[in-house]
Amino acid sequence: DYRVNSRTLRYVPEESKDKVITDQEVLGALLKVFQALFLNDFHKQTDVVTVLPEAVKSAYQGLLAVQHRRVNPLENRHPQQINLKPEDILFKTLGFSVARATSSVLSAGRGVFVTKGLVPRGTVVSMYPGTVYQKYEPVFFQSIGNPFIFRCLDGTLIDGNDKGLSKVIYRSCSGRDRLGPLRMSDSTWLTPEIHNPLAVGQYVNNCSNDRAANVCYQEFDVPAIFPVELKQYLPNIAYSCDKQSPLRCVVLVALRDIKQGEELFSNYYTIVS
Ligand SMILES: C[S@@+](CC[C@H](N)C(=O)[O-])C[C@H]1O[C@@H](n2cnc3c(N)ncnc32)[C@H](O)[C@@H]1O
Repeated sequence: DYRVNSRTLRYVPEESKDKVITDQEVLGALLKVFQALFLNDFHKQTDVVTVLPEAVKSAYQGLLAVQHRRVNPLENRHPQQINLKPEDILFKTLGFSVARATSSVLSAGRGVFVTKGLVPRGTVVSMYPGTVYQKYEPVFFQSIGNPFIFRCLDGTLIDGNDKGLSKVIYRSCSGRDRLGPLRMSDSTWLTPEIHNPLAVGQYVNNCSNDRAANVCYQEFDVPAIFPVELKQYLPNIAYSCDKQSPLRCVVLVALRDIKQGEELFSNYYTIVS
């Protein structure tokens, strides 16, 4: 593709075409984390809660009540507000947390580490945030010197750069797709205060001879049944508002058990032309 610098693109190698885990498992993991994030934030999201159907609202209230009773069985009438940080929610739900820090590879900039817990093999360990471009959409200016462009098997591109023009474009698309109080995507990965603790996958560094890949990319199309109140945690947005096709996301899946303190490495499979 002449419009983009192929040296900065990542390709999924042929042999990785088979999904490591099923779409159902990806969906399950995302729903688990997002639902916990939403419950943690429930009392602050009154505008969102108001527009939800009565049945959905009471389902969440039921879950909250159970949670409070588990935390403090004696205090039923005035439950204490427990507000955890997003990374603590991730630890509570999936058993690990991840964060960006200086890479263990010299002069590789930042990378992503398991900061707490253990990532079991076959777990969704992070998401690749960014604006999603269909292969025919113009991405020339956004792609100049941009090492954060991910290329899907079908040519769809995801621009995960959190600076400059890429950032402006993501923000503008995110604003466009709002439905009243309901946000259809998360833009906090562009700020230091990330709401979705998984949305750091664009910072994962490339594997090398002495650093084997311990995660791999897997595409995930958000199904129509995805709960509308949880879309606020999806760190992807389509460049053009096309109601027909599902939103493309990319998750990173652990290829083996990954311990606390380990850095994540993927296979960029950069094609050098
Ligand atoms: C998508 S970014 C990853 C995040 C990047 N390390 C940062 O701090 O912004 C890709 C860039 O990271 C660097 N990088 C990734 N893997 C590397 C490796 N194994 N050795 C050296 N540099 C690497 C290269 O500069 C590459 O263009």
